[in-house]
Amino acid sequence: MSTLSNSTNIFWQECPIGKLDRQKLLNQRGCVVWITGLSGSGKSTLACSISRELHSREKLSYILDGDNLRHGLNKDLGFKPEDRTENIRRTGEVAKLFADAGLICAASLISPYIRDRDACRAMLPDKNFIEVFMNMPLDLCEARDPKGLYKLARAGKIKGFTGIDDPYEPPINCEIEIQQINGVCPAPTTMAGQVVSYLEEKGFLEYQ
Ligand SMILES: Nc1ncnc2c1ncn2[C@@H]1O[C@H](COP(=O)(O)OS(=O)(=O)O)[C@@H](OP(=O)(O)O)[C@H]1O
Ligand SMILES: Nc1ncnc2c1ncn2[C@@H]1O[C@H](COP(=O)(O)OP(=O)(O)O)[C@@H](O)[C@H]1O
Repeated sequence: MSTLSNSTNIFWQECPIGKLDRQKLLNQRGCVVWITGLSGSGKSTLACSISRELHSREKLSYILDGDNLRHGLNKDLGFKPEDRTENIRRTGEVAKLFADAGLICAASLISPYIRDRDACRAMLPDKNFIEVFMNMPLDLCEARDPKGLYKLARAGKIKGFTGIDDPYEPPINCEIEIQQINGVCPAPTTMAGQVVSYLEEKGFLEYQ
């Protein structure tokens, strides 16, 4: 699938109300919190916990979850490398729109390739793309196996499963890393607290 534009003779339409107006209305700054990691590492759990915490602080957020998007927008895509790349590109474009709407958009997808995540980062002003790496060991993810997919992958019934027979490229320079402490995974609220504190510190939770 090509990411080159096939549209010609198109023009950018300016609108009277812009991102700054919306941010002022919402008293927050739009951004993308991009959560990457292995299947079972806790991406969706973290996104939900962030969203709950932000809601309790009266901040507007929206979750783009890989699994859910594959039921609709991305239902035509599989898991071969070019499909994953297109999955991440489309999701990055949608996340960018949510950030432009003034929301704090949490995108939780495996997004296994550095190049694809960096392409999403490049769609936004750098500080508005906050990459969160769920740095959980494969052993833990596999032991959790909430959907039984690792078991199927180990049995050879799913081919090209991330971490088993398909690559995962960990971030080199992410903004936030979530990891086990003394071999124990922090509670979801603790993980979310780490992200929300970052957002607060960087001024995303207010707009003066
Ligand atoms: N081959 C293979 N590899 C990895 N994951 C697989 C695969 N087949 C199905 N699944 C299920 O799809 C979910 C991952 O979808 P994503 O859109 O996040 O994947 S990706 O970013 O395009 O790599 C993933 O959900 P999570 O467990 O929430 O990560 C799996 O449930
Ligand atoms: N911080 C955590 N502590 C304990 N269990 C967790 C934690 N985060 C996630 N889990 C559990 O791990 C499993 C996988 O989490 P999930 O959020 O679905 O991962 P992913 O979206 O990366 O596939 C779920 O059963 C979930 O309840």
